[in-house]
Amino acid sequence: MPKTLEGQITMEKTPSYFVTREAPARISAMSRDTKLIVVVRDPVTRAISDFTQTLSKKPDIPSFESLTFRNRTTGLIDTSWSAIQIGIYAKHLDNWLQYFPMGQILFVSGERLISDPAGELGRVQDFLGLKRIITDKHFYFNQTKGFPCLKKAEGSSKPHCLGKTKGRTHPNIDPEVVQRLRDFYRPFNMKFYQMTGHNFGWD
Ligand SMILES: Nc1ncnc2c1ncn2[C@@H]1O[C@H](COP(=O)(O)OS(=O)(=O)O)[C@@H](OP(=O)(O)O)[C@H]1O
Repeated sequence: MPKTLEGQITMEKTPSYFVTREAPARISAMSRDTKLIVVVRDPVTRAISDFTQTLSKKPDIPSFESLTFRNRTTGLIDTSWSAIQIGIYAKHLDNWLQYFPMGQILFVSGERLISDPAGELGRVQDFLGLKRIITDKHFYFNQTKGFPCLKKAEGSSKPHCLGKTKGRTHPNIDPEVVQRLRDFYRPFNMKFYQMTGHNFGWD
């Protein structure tokens, strides 16, 4: 991490920190005051999104439905499949709470980041102790993209949407498989709501 001067905030992001066993100890050893921000979304949609990303790189992989189960007949879910494993948020959070207090972790709702980006970014700015500079007036809904976009990119006067790899169309998944996954995640989601004190409304 680069040196940080008074009045500066240094930020670093990688999607895999939250699910990496060694990450909390390493980050805590670097700086115990680090603030942590995690974007979470409905774990079922997350798994489908994850699969969609893999499919875009490796079109020959088996179907979502067959990867989901260890045994389709008994309905036993393959929890070793990373697309499923990552969505067990309560388990990953337990690992972080061994090193960081809850007050140092902000969970951003992936759903609200789409429906109310300024509201969710307001929470982020508050959490970081920043003035609310980014507000509603910075966003507009782009009909073509189907997502909120920035009215002006940094250092430019042109609007800016996220790239093609963000906001892909998901394949249709067998509704029975989706239901089975909803049932699988429910207790973990409840535990996560309890731990964070926030109902993310995924059920
Ligand atoms: N404004 C805006 N524009 C486009 N996409 C948006 C936006 N806000 C949130 N999202 C959601 O971000 C999802 C992709 O982010 P990831 O978390 O997969 O990114 S990362 O690769 O892990 O960094 C991506 O998931 P998919 O829809 O499954 O592609 C989007 O739903």
